[in-house]
Parts: sequence; C-alpha cells; structure tokens
Amino acid sequence: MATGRTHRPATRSRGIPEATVARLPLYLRALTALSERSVPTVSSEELAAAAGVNSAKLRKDFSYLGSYGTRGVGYDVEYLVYQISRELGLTQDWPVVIVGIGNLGAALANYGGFASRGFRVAALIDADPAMAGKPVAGIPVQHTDELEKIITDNGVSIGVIATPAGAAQQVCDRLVAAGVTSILNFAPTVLTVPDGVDVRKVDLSIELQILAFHEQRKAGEEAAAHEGAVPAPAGRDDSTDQGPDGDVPAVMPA
Ligand SMILES: NC(=O)c1ccc[n+]([C@@H]2O[C@H](COP(=O)([O-])OP(=O)(O)OC[C@H]3O[C@@H](n4cnc5c(N)ncnc54)[C@H](O)[C@@H]3O)[C@@H](O)[C@H]2O)c1
Repeated sequence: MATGRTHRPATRSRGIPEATVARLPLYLRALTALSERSVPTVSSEELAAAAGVNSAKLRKDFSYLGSYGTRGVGYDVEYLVYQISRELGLTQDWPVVIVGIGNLGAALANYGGFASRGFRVAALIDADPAMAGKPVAGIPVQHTDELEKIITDNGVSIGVIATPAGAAQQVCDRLVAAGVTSILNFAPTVLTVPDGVDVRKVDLSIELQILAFHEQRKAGEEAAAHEGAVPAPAGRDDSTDQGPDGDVPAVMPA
C-alpha cells in the first residue's frame, strides 16, 4: 500500500470528511453519464449502484453537501452535478503541468478527459534537451530550465510528476518552491513535501497486486469448494471499498 502524508486533516474545514471527498468524483462521473442521457432525477439506490457505492453511504455523503433529495422523486441530476463540481472546485479552470514526457507523460498529455473536467494542460516539461520544442498532444515540450517561469506565468497550482522515481523528489521540490501546492505523483517513490502541499499517488501496479491477492484467494476458495467446503463468494470492487473509512478510488494519498 502506498505510504506518506496528505498534509490534510481527516475532516476538511467545512466539515466534509476526506472519505466523502474521495467518493465525490465517483458520484460526479455517474451523474455526468446520466446528465448526458438527459435523465432528470435519480434515486439514491440507482446512483449508488452506478457509482459502485453503498446507498446509505451515498445519502450520508450528500447530507454533507446539504442535499437530501425528494422522497419518491430522488435527486435532481443537474443540480447535483453543479453542487459536486462546485464542492470539488471544478467550476473553475485548473492549469496543470506535466513533468516527464516519456511514455506515461505523453499518454497523460493526450488524454482528453482532463480538459473536459476543467484541468487544462498548461505545459509539458522534460529534462531531455532533445525533446524541447517537440509537440506532444499539440503542446510543445519545454525544458526543465523553464520550470519555475512556466509555473509562475501560468499560475499553476497542480503538478503531475511522470519522471523516473530517482528524479521525482527533486522535481517535486522545484514545483513546490515555484508555488505548486498539489501534486499528482505517478513515480513509484514516496515524496516529502512541506505542510500545506497535497500529494496524491497513483500506482497501477499496487492495484494489480491487490487484484492478484483476490485472484489467489478466489482460487483457494474454489479449491476448498470443490472439496465440499465454503462456496466461493461473488467478486468485489475494492477500489470503492476500503474499510470503515469509506470508499477510495485508485488514486491514493502519497
Ligand atoms: N503510477 C503508475 O501506475 C505508473 C504506470 C507507468 C509508469 N509509472 C512511472 O511513471 C514514470 C514514467 O514512466 P515512463 O514509462 O513514462 O518513463 P519514460 O522513461 O518513458 O519517461 C520518463 C521521462 O522523464 C524525463 N525525465 C527524467 N528526469 C527528469 C527530470 N529531472 N525532470 C523532468 N523530466 C525528467 C525523461 O527525459 C523521460 O522523457 C516512472 O517513474 C514509472 O515508474 C507509473
């Protein structure tokens, strides 16, 4: 499991627990799909199923937003999209920089889903001089020498690190010194940051390891079932069920 610090208390100042904040994007994704199909209202059960979350937990989460739905009608889809987007800070544009434009950085730069969710890729930065000026996803790569200027000029507060692990801390330090206060780290290393800086870590190999654990367990249970013991249980979605603290998506605290 990833380790490290998020530098945020378990409950934010406005009283929304971190576990609820971590589920808001799941609700938003499900609600956006409903909105695109022009569905006007949704019940807590339907929405919970679409988001992969328990419906009692969903109702509790929405109570933090002051959204209780209407008995017999459910929740207003458009209004909830607005409420959750506002809560997540998505009603404003967030310029992000991606540092390390190799296989992963280029794939991230090419991913259209950021822009449609309000995250504009303001710049692509790499240490390789041979890459400077080359366009990736239509954006010319800039050299790391320019990093501080790029952050300042674009008012960037969110940085994405997709460099090799050995370079990540140094890149992180430069981003933070230049004014970045949120970092999404793809490099397989634990970053140290000062208070007030949020780090989230994405590690797909950890997700695969968790799946491997369940595969192994299922195989063991099947073998036991063949011997007439316990029946194998149905599959589960661990990305949205992480114990008493609630559902957490594949992005983890650093
Ligand atoms: N989190 C995940 O699920 C996941 C998945 C794949 C890869 N990764 C990690 O992402 C990172 C990138 O993987 P990749 O396959 O794209 O590697 P890559 O070698 O293709 O690309 C790395 C890029 O970083 C650049 N770079 C190196 N040092 C730098 C520095 N100090 N500043 C700026 N740029 C620098 C290199 O020039 C290169 O272009 C690795 O750490 C890898 O382990 C994570």
